[in-house]
Amino acid sequence: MSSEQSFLSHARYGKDKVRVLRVVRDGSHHTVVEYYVTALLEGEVDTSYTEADNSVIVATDSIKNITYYLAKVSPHVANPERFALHLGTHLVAKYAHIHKAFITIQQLRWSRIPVDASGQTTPHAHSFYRDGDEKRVTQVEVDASGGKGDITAKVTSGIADLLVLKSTGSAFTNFIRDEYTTLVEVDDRIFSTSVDLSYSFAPISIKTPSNEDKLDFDVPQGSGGDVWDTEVFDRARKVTLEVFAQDESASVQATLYKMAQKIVAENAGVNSVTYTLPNKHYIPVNMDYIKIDNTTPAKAEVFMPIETPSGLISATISRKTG
Ligand SMILES: O=c1[nH]c(=O)c2[nH]c(=O)[nH]c2[nH]1
Repeated sequence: MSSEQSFLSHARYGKDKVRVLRVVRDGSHHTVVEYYVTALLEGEVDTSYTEADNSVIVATDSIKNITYYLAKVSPHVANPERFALHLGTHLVAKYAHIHKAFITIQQLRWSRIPVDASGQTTPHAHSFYRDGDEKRVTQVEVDASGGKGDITAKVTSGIADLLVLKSTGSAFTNFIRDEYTTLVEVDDRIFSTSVDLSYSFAPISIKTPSNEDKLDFDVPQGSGGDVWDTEVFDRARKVTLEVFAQDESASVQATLYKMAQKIVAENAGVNSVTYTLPNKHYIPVNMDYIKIDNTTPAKAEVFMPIETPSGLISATISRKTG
């Protein structure tokens, strides 16, 4: 295809799924974090596509090496938001022609093993177990396109793959009935979903690293004062689980809305909340063949988990301004 017909309208590249485990030692008390890191760059790299000019490329292998180096030297490594901001800031500060860095971190769950010690259960100092498939996620966009002295960042964090199920306290009635409707109304059903949550913070300014190696990094203050605390994640997770458990759910939509509203209300630094919730169907098995009632809601005990299809319910709830 000739360049008269097309042009390069967007370019971004980097390393995906850099796996890293970091041990943080405090005497014999250790903390571990395990991450999947994605680090992508934008900037004056067009000629690498259009003219096979590799002289503008920071090799993705180098991006991986920088990720490991920062995991070794960053004092922020144990907090995914801060670590992502530090890595992104380093990348745009180090390379003059790189204007934006997009860092995504997925943190796997290593929880301390509870052990009995002199009659009390206590979390072990350096032994952990994989506590489910759930991930803490953060996506950070570090932007130096306004000049290296004017670095800003946007942070969106959340949860992925948090699988939950409740065996009652969920109904679904009053939906549209027409010639396409086969679903029966139920005042009692199983509600199960795999929570995908993200909450966005207001953009922040980052102090430009002033030292030679561009590793300086001051944690910026979020508008809510609490943006970089793990507390926001902890509160959002608690709200998700508690509202899911305690709501007399009229629908996935209505429960989602209550969760999101509460996260906005409890976290001054959060501007908007997005949930994406599959409705994972469990169908009561019809046992008419053996003359047993397993389908009226109060009698339904044996269910068939349906892998596909699922419903998929998503919404963004934003803080009102003004
Ligand atoms: O909570 C629900 N929301 C829907 O939109 C829907 N649609 C459906 O078939 N079952 C459900 N359940």
